[in-house]
Amino acid sequence: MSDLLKRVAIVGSGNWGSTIAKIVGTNILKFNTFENEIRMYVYEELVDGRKLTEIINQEHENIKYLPGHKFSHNVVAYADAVETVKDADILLFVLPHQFVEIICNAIKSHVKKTAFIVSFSKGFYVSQDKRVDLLSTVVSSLLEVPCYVLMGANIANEVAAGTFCEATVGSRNYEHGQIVKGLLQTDEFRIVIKPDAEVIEVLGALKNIVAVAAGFSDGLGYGDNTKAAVIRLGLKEMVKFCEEFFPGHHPHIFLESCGVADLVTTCYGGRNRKIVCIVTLALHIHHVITKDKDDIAHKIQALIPTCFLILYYTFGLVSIYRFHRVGILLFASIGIILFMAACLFFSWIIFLLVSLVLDHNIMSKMFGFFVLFGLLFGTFVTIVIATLELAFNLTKLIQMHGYTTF
Ligand SMILES: NC(=O)c1ccc[n+]([C@@H]2O[C@H](COP(=O)([O-])OP(=O)(O)OC[C@H]3O[C@@H](n4cnc5c(N)ncnc54)[C@H](O)[C@@H]3O)[C@@H](O)[C@H]2O)c1
Ligand SMILES: O=P(O)(O)OC[C@H](O)CO
Repeated sequence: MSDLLKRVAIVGSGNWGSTIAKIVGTNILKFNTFENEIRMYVYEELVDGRKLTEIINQEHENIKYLPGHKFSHNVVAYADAVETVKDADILLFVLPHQFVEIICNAIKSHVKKTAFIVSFSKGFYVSQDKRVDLLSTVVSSLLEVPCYVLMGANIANEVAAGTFCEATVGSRNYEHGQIVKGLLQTDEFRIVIKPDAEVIEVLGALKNIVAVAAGFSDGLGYGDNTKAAVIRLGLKEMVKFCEEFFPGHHPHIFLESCGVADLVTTCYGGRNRKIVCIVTLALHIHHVITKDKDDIAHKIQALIPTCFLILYYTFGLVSIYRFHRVGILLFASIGIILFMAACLFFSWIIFLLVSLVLDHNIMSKMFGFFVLFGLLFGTFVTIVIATLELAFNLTKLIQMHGYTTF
């Protein structure tokens, strides 16, 4: 390893961490100022009886947290956090907020004094005595190096699929900001650097609270108008919070990807909203079952749409991770079988009706039969081809958008 080349490490390898590894892994090969190898800390777990680090290093894919996307070969998984970060100049922290402090304590004395960190985690640090702090503050005070942030409307599966989106980097250090931008920006993932780092981070945490309200609204079956009101009021509260606790920021920061855009995407496609929505639906079922004990017909009527919604959202959640391929296959197969059954049924009805109409004599019967058979066969084949195409398109769509399609 050359002493002149800078080394990048990624700490965290969930849905977002793996997406960042995919982007940075490819981007870094364009520069001659960085070591090509990127170490990625992977919390070790067994997947189908194999270690996740081994799977990633052999198959170049995180089949649990980002299935269907390959890393470039320079991304190397490490189960040891200290091994991952030692010698690194730039550390990309993509951990769920609850593990940030533990990992910082573990790597504390192994981080280079000249290194800097970028935190991608959305959430607050809450100490045991219930003190709330910014994660970046905790990271930089524990590791004694600067910590910047990257937030934005970035549902990981979409970013990994390469659909267009933007992100906001919060940094008051021009040189470091440009390095981060260089490592992360692609034609489809546009990075904007802004100095209001604290507010940028706070917005990434607060939007999750609004997403919970959006989940209640969806679970109660309210429409898009209600959700728009939730988003508007939520944004107002977020602005108020920032004005109260972090005065002096530029008001336009709320119009960046980390502000209104992240709020919208989270309230429509985010996991927090989805989980709250399922819980609200479950509460609704409980409410219907326990009220009007004798009115069975009304209960069934009230529960049918709820059950469908639960199936819909649960399928969406299940399809986030490694089950998504099975889910897609199942979904497409059910669709095809249902379409085929419906086609056969309607063909049979039409055949019966037309046979009755054509029943004049044996010749016209035979002629009619062949015409009818030809028509039915043509219709049937067309419908099957159209259905298969639909199923394949759906599969492609789900693979591209992951769970966000739901
Ligand atoms: N997923 C997204 O779309 C997305 C987008 C933007 C930001 N974020 C933020 O990024 C952060 C990471 O989220 P994610 O979606 O990558 O996570 P995830 O929910 O997909 O994965 C959880 C990760 O935590 C690891 N883990 C489990 N137990 C652990 C432990 N004891 N110690 C250390 N690690 C452990 C798992 O191995 C896995 O890598 C969060 O703060 C999230 O808000 C997520
Ligand atoms: O799935 P969520 O709710 O954690 O949201 C994901 C990202 O933060 C959206 O930008």
